[in-house]
Amino acid sequence: MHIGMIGLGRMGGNMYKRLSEAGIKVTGYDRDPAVSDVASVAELVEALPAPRIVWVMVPSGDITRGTVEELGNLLSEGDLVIEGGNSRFSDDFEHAKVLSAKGIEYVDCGVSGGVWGLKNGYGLMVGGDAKNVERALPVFDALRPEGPREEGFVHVGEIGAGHYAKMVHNGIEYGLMQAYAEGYELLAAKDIVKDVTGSFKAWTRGTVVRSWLLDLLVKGLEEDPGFSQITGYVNDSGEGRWTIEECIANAVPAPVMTAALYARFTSRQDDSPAMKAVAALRNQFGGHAVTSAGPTSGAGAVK
Ligand SMILES: NC(=O)c1ccc[n+]([C@@H]2O[C@H](COP(=O)([O-])OP(=O)(O)OC[C@H]3O[C@@H](n4cnc5c(N)ncnc54)[C@H](O)[C@@H]3O)[C@@H](O)[C@H]2O)c1
Ligand SMILES: O=C(O)[C@H](O)[C@@H](O)[C@H](O)[C@H](O)COP(=O)(O)O
Repeated sequence: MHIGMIGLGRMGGNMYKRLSEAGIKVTGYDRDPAVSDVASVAELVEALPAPRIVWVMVPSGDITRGTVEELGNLLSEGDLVIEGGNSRFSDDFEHAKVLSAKGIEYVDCGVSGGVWGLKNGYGLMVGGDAKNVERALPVFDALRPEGPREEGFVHVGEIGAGHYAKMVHNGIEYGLMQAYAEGYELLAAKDIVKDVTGSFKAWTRGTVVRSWLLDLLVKGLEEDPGFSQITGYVNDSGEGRWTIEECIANAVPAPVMTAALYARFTSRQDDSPAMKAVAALRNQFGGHAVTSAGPTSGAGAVK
């Protein structure tokens, strides 16, 4: 088998290696010529045997959209595009529409595993027609973790369903991470607790809360005790927001995932305008003290 890979960054680059190690020939294109086998998407398409399979692994949104459109102009009827980035599931409907106008097939694939996927394999969640999923099965088998297929791969449903499952996976990821993080802060705040890292490490075996995220938290604490080298500013790439949008659209109550998303927004504020308003209101109705924003800030509460 010989496929194309567009986007050879942290994910696509490692997937290229894992596929190659499994005996699947890969021709790669990246806008960075230093890591590319070919100079353009057109050259990539030329290099592949028909009917072609091209895996897209570039940043989601406009870049993925542009890449799919370019492929739509270059590929032929019967070729297959697999889109593996963290795209919003609704983008898949547009990608499929653009390609199907030319008779090009489309499968969406949610991919989990990050930079560890090269070694551990990737969790794969796929949406699309069964015939296309079947056709790409050797690729999915090479990328997924070793072991039973159903423990690292799922054909979730129609086009968009793969990315929908990945979106929900990431919403859960937000909630799990937030729970570990709040437990960390509480342990670190208590004077009688002398070994915070050791407590987390002890939980990695036997306990109800053991998990890979917990293992990674211990790794992070051992590398940087007390997280002294980083700030608590946390970005988000969209999956958490889309999860909450879908919860609202389907009237699914999701207080944990929502709070975890909002905690990230809070992490980006030096001072909260909302909490300033709360402090000001307490002061207005009850004469309660507020803390000055001026040079004396922090020391004394002013009326
Ligand atoms: N990093 C993760 O843990 C992770 C996990 C699952 C899915 N994803 C998704 O996989 C995709 C790739 O993520 P990544 O972490 O590898 O990002 P990355 O930034 O490491 O790599 C992206 C690569 O795409 C290339 N690129 C950008 N625009 C291009 C274009 N127009 N044509 C060709 N190449 C182009 C860049 O040069 C870069 O090498 C994203 O959609 C991301 O959301 C990431
Ligand atoms: O399952 C995974 O491998 C991760 O979820 C992966 O997809 C990535 O690290 C997230 O995109 C980060 O998402 P945020 O930037 O929203 O935290």
